[in-house]
Amino acid sequence: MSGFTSRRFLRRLGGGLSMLSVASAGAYVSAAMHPAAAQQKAPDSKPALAKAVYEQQLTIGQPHVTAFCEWLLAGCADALKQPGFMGAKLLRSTPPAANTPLVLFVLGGPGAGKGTQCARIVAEHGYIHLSAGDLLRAARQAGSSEGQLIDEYIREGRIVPVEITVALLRKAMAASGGSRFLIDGFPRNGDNLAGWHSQMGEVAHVGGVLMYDCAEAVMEARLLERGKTSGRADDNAAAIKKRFATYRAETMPVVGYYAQLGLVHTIDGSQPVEDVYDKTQQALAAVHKADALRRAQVQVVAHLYAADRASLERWLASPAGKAHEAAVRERAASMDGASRASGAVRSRVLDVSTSLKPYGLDSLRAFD
Ligand SMILES: Nc1ncnc2c1ncn2[C@@H]1O[C@H](COP(=O)(O)OP(=O)(O)OP(=O)(O)O)[C@@H](O)[C@H]1O
Ligand SMILES: O=c1ccn([C@@H]2O[C@H](COP(=O)(O)O)[C@@H](O)[C@H]2O)c(=O)[nH]1
Repeated sequence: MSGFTSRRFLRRLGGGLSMLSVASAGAYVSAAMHPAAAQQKAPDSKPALAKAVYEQQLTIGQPHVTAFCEWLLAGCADALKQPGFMGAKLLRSTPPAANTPLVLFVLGGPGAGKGTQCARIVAEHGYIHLSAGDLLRAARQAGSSEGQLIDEYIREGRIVPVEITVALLRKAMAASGGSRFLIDGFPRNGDNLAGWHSQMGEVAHVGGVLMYDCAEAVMEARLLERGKTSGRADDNAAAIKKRFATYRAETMPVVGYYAQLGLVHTIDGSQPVEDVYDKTQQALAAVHKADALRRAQVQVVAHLYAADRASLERWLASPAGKAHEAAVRERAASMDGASRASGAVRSRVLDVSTSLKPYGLDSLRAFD
């Protein structure tokens, strides 16, 4: 999976310079504590913690990244000469390799029509369809050691521990030999999300989420109808109620997580199957386009840390700060259009409450 995974380290250098950074695997990182800031501290005291950060984010084409980061780092080093400035870091995302499998998660309430639409996509777009629920039911049926546990969870409409589900998905993905997957009905809660990131984050690349939106009354009617023949232990009124509650409480936040990353394509699942499929085709086209762009681009995040917000704001209002901002915008805009998403640079000043860590992790998550 592309993006930043976080790692924190603190390094001291000779000559009163310290290096403090929230670093990311595979990312270009640099940070330097300004000597003046270091000298204000007693020799045995811990380095001061930054209280404010000036952040710039932009997206650029792969060919420009190394030169751009070197240039920007030099600009940050200049800024660090200001009083109150403590350090800087540059992060860059790592786009997935061309051969990293593409995964689309397919979410939506029970009975929203996920499986129905997946079958259509498979027929026309050559995806492998893996339904997490089907894999769990098959594992239960095959008398796996976890069979009884899976059975209890499904009857209760609860989410099976992620170790079981991800192991099944991973095995099925490997066995299929495919390179494009629709993973239907997963991830369903925070535990699923964390398990996917830790087990599959480097193995597969999540290119989008197809989210089927449908009213509970419509879904319930469909499930009760399906229950007449499905033989499923959870297609009955009592279990459906629990499944809806689980979906609202646990799965909706997962959708929110991916929405924040701009990956969710919401489709009205209450319409007739053909109409839903038309919208699905449009969503797929958007997913494929965005994914191709994402694979060709790198997101760069620059952070300048200061002991207080006022120092950052003073510098931003000064000719030097304005020149720095303008230079970054100009350089971003000057890179050739084919390989950059836009010349847009998002800049903001944020507070860091007690340490760099919470801020750093939040900012990294936004680019996961
Ligand atoms: N757009 C639709 N209009 C009417 N009925 C539909 C539509 N889509 C699916 N159905 C029917 O609704 C039932 C549930 O559909 P489906 O199995 O695709 O949902 P699902 O979201 O995969 O459900 P689950 O999460 O329970 O696995 C099926 O009987 C299916 O034939
Ligand atoms: O990732 C998953 C997927 C499913 N479950 C359990 O299975 C049932 C049925 O799922 P469907 O997607 O409707 O087939 C679901 O209610 C969960 O109990 C799961 O735990 N984790």
